[in-house]
Amino acid sequence: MNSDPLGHQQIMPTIQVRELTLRFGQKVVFERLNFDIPGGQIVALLGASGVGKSSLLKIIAGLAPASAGQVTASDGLPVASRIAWMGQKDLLYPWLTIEENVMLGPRLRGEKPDRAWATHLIERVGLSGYGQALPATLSGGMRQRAAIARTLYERQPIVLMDEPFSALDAITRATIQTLAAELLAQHTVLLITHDPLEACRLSHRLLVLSGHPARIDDTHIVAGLPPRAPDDLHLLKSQGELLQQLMRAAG
Ligand SMILES: Nc1ncnc2c1ncn2[C@@H]1O[C@H](COP(=O)(O)OP(=O)(O)OP(=O)(O)O)[C@@H](O)[C@H]1O
Repeated sequence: MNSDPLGHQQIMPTIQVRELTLRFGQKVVFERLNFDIPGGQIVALLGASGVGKSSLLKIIAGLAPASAGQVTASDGLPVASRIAWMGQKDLLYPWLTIEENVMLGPRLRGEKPDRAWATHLIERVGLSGYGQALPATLSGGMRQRAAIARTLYERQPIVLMDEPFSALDAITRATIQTLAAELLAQHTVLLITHDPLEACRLSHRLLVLSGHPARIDDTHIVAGLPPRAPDDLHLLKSQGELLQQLMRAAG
């Protein structure tokens, strides 16, 4: 059960991926993938460029069809309509204030925005006082904080993240990672990243996609719970092993 500070409660669903196959003509991108994204956990998905990570994310989000297989939620409700999305670019509208950007969802849907919820989230991501600022007046790290607030504003149980922090410098990235792990606690999260350190800091479980056709390796376990400190010894060991595996897979 997840309860936000305004008292909304949700049970976080597990996403179940079964026998998922993707083909483009003769090319089999991945074949018979089977894995779970456990309810309330962050799962990191790694793999070489072109192996099929974004395609997998799009299928889970219902934005593209699979050739075979299913994506279902443990509670039997639809997956695609309960997803909040966060990508590499913050995608803030430059002519809208930070507060208006955080409340973009209801604006696009023609619904009444919940200003108290937006104000609460803007405070939580450390942007108090910037609600009326335009994105161009903020740093890249601050804009990503606003993007996190907008993602959380939707109150969706499932969050898909496609390299959300890759454009940030190392120090800003480490700070935002910690914040994201705290704020996304108890959501069901799939995080695509190219960065083994980010994967090991943020995730409960690691999935590595590799090969042609690609298969999932879920044997990497990082001890402890996220967010792990950057100098955590378990993290450093796992990060090294993961990088070795990714380098082997890339040939
Ligand atoms: N619409 C499409 N038609 C044909 N081939 C496609 C299509 N979309 C993706 N592919 C192919 O599927 C494979 C997987 O692409 P995808 O973008 O999912 O990889 P990725 O792992 O996300 O890569 P990156 O890390 O570079 O973003 C690639 O070989 C790509 O060329």
